[in-house]
Amino acid sequence: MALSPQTVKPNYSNNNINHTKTGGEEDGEAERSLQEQQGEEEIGPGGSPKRYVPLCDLYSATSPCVNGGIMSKKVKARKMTTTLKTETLTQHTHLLDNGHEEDHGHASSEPKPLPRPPVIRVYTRQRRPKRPRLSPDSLVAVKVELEEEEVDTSAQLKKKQKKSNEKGKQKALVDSTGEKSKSNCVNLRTRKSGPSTGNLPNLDRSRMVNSAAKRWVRLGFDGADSNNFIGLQCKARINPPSVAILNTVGSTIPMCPKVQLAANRFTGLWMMIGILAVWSDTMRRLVDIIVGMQVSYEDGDEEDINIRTERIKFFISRDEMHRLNLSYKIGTSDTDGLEFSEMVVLAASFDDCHELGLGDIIWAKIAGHAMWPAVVVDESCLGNRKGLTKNSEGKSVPVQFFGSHDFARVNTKQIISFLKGLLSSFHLKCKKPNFVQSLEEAKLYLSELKLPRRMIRMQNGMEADDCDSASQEDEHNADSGEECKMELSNSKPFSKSSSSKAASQRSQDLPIGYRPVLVKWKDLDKCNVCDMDEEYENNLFLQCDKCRMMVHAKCYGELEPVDGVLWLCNLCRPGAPNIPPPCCLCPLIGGAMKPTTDGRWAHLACAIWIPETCLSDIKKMEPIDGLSRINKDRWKLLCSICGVSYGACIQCSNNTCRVAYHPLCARAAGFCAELEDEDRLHLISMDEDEDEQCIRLLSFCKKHRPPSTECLEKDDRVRQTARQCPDYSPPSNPSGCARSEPYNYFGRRGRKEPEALAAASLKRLFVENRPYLVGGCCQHEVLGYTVSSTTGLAGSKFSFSLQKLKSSQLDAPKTIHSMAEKYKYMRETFRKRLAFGKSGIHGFGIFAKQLLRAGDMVIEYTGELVRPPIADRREHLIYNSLVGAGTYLFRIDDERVIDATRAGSIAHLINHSCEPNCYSRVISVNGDEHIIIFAKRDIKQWEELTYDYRFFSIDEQLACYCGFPRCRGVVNDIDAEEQLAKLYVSRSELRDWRGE
Ligand SMILES: C[S@@+](CC[C@H](N)C(=O)[O-])C[C@H]1O[C@@H](n2cnc3c(N)ncnc32)[C@H](O)[C@@H]1O
Repeated sequence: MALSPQTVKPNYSNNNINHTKTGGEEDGEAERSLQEQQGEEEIGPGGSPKRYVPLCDLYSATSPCVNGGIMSKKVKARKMTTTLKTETLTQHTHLLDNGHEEDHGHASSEPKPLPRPPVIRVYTRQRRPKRPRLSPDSLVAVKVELEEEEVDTSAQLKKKQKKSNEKGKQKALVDSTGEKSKSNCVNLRTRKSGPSTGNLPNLDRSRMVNSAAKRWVRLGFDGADSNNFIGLQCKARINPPSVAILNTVGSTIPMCPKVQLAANRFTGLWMMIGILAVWSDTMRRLVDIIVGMQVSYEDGDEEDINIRTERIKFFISRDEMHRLNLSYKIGTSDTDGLEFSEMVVLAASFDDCHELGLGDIIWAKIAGHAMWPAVVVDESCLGNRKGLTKNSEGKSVPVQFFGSHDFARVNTKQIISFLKGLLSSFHLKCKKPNFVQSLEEAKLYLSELKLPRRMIRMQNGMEADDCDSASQEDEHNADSGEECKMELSNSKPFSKSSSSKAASQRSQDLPIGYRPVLVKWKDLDKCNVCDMDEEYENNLFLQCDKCRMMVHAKCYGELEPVDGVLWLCNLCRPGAPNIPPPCCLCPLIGGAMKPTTDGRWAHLACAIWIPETCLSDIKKMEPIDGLSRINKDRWKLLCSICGVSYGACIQCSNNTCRVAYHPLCARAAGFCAELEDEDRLHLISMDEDEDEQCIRLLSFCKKHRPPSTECLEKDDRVRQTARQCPDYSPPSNPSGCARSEPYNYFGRRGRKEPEALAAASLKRLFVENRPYLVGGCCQHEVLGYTVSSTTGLAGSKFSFSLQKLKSSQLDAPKTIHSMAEKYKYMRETFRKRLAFGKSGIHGFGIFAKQLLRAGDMVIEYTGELVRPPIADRREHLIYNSLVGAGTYLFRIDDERVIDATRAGSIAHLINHSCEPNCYSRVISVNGDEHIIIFAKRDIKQWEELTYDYRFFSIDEQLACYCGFPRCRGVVNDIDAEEQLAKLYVSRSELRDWRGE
């Protein structure tokens, strides 16, 4: 067994699944039977099976898809007649009755849709992240009244909030930190205290209600004299059973029937209680640890409560706090280290209001995004932002999101209290880095009542870009180079240099409504056109030596083979426009672009996804034609992802859904996308009518994304594989040694030519529309701008400067490099840049001695070049018996395996990770092939290098210890194995076809 690089060059002509060593005799027969049933595959020109239709063959050369079947029905639905409307409303109701509710609002004018062919989802990789365990320790909240000078500050700040555009006052807000800032933020809130809930005698309620400066803090009970609590009045929250009954180790605490009853009746309510008795545990510690209380409810009921599983709010003054010997624990993570717990406690302080008020922290939802932490802002903050003007009919609230800092107007129905959201685990529902950041910012707000400086600046009318530059010092805003699907710039065009004359001139030149949207094109190992990460012999990857964009040669229309020589994309070539032009179909900056027939530029991906556009020359994949035929309503649709009303949008393929987005925004957001009729792909023939040749692509908004198998737990997936392949039984690793088979040959090679898989791979062009997974520097970054005087269109200047290139590889020579030069440079410098050491994943690993940049050639995988039979013999007869030693075989192709066990570079020590920072690829330099490990994203100094082995074995499972959140649990390429398993069927399941 050996590993093979991520991209292989399949040999279409003579490979068959039966030739692989993983298929046993029986499987081979089964496969042959299947093939016999299906008939022989036709071989197309150039040796490709006809079923494997390259991307360019999907689009007709001259005629765009203009027939009714292609056009978005929903776009046309805007012109529906009244009769149609009535019909559709009935239909809509019918849909709702059937549980297929549609919340995007309007009646559709479509006739009842014809049944669609079943959609086959081929690929999934991510699994649902594990939920952190809830700790009930957290569920103790204490409210302390602070009788301070904050009342005054409150009044001042309210004024400031109203006049938030006045700069002087802004500054006071911005500069306030620490205690002052805390009080500031408290006073942004205009809500009332919670309602009166009881008439217990000792409660100083008037003081509670009148104090404008109460805030909830977390207190430590350690060392407090338990007797002092007796007689105190407080509120206890009856927790939802799922929360209340978990103890610290996650097991269940049985609930007494009374509590159960209360839980059922009063779950989520705060009840006034009086403390009758307190139990403390002094047995295990010298200090008094309060563990339980006997409390009386206002209706006279009494109950024993466990202080660690119930949340209690005490209304006490600072004096009382001292008297009780309670200490502050707010905002420190040293209390129990449980972020979530702290958040819950802190959020509880914001949870007793009935009306939303300025400064309230909430969860808000906008289309295409998860519930997201946000703060309620003043109307004036929204200013004249497009699409955010007040709608008199609906109840909506102006909010600013944490993390992204975008403003939005959110329907009150789409808002939920921050505490409730936490308890519903909303904080686990998204893994985007800016969501994670939003939680951090929300926590900061909850604990210290501080908003990020950028948010405050934006509230005060400064544009995002200005804020960006101004707040670069804000550490929580610093771009750590982590993976990020998408960054939206909600700035006015090019506001970075808005003060300059050139900038104002430029914005006049820009198309109306244009606002650039930055996407971190981080998947350097995927084709920017088809979004696929595999390479084929007749469709190799090309990487632009200037901007580093990666495309398949055919997807980009590059006809000439490029062998180790400099290759530049259209926009980097000499003669390209000085100013990289904006795409005329979407506001996303960067990506694979081509000229249009009317003298503009557009993304190839946009042209492919927008039904009316086509490519005049499908071999060269340019120019893009059919722009004038784009339905005019398509231009009016507002992208639900980037929010920019520029360009032409596509819409969710769900019949009644109108959610619109730019194709590349949808890709960045990870919306599912697939071919409408995958079977047609097999049948397509070049002499069909041109219209007939068009294949409609489907995409689904987040809501209608068909359920995928992504969330299958590892065991399920393994079970599924086993079910599909009856002969499969995961063996143990008898030698116990490190069997180094990252990238098994068959895993990638096996898919290289079995025709069915080739076709499936093509489907995956569109099906596997995974989000951008890898981090790293932007390929395209807005650095500076110049004005287009000729075209009338101007755009941002991508960072194609040599300066940028120079810094892209540390100490790199100061020119653009050909692959050969880069290879030479890599060989000369890898020792300086890499070190090996004890790995946290397995055995030894390789570490970066210095920062590596995304796309850098890191190291070559070298060793003895042997033939596969030799590699197999060595492995089985020698290496497997060397307990504790590793085998390091990397298969290049059918004939060649690199055995790095006894010779070679340190590359063989690079461990596997399911969230790797590198990838492997075969490159050709002056006719010789080399396995190169490339950086997939920026890699920090001393970070361990990893790549995805995608170990492929039907009969062996290798447990993975990479420990990343998206760890598959096994080193194996489960998806590939599942795919393969689909081709296997046990003999017993085969039956003669009798022609029925
Ligand atoms: C090429 S070696 C990598 C170097 C290895 N750490 C060593 O010290 O020899 C590959 C072997 O390392 C182990 N390995 C690498 N990554 C791993 C991971 N994420 N989880 C578990 N084992 C891993 C496996 O045993 C694999 O066969």
